[in-house]
Amino acid sequence: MAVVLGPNRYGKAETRVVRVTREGETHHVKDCNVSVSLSGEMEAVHLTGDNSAVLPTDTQKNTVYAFAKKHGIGEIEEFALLLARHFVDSQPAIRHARVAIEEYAWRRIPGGPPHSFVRDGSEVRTCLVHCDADGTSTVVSGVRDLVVLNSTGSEFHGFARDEYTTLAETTDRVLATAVTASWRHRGATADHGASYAAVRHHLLAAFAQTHSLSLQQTLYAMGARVLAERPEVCEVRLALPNKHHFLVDLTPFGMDNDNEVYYAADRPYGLIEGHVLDDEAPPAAYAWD
Ligand SMILES: O=c1[nH]c(=O)c2[nH]c(=O)[nH]c2[nH]1
Repeated sequence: MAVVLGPNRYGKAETRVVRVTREGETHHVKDCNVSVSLSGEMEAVHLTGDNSAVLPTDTQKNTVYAFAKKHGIGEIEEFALLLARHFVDSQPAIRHARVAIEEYAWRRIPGGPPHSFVRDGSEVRTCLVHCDADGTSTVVSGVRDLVVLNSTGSEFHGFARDEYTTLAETTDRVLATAVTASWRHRGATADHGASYAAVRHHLLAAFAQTHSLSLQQTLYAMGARVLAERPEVCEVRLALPNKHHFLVDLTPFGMDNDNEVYYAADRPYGLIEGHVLDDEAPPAAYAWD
């Protein structure tokens, strides 16, 4: 038996790039997950460890970010073609490039400023009820994975420091989170459909309209807005993961990055949790989770 190298490919999978384009106050967001696979003359690297034909996967990732800055991200097919053509045309050993892109769709938050977005289709509506033999019932309504983003209007500075603090202060960052919220009804709510729609609206509006100095401040504003606007609700509990968007350093490629190209990290993430409640409401009789 002779052992031979069969089909193979390699590349950087799932480069999460967010490209913000600013037209004055109006921002446009392209949020993509880009996976590159290259193949060609790769016998040597597998058989002898000779890396001379191998364009590092790290370079492939950098190319995604640099091209996002240089060309913007229009239709994903065009961006994918641009990248794939670049790899085969610039590297003699690369004979084939495969580029797959997933795009996450964002819609503007109705009534919000033109830099506030909600992601299409990811949210889940929830409820939890308890009924007692004495006839009482409690209803908690909620939403999970309501993903929102402000491409400006968020700052974070003045925080405590110690010898392990390296975080830079910022007066302009992307603020994004996947809202998990649940809210306790004060009594019997007449129309749960209308109540849900209204609470969801106020959560979104408060996220969009709060100029944020921290996600904690935004959390409180969201809960307080629901309580102010919806008398049927007496307590709101929120869990807001801080979906960090890090500015990509493009200076090695001679490019600046004026809040245009971000790396959307998935973990670790800050997790900001809190309850906002009417202090005269009866205490919750049951655990919520
Ligand atoms: O809004 C924020 N709150 C924090 O507590 C925190 N911590 C951090 O590193 N970044 C942020 N952002």
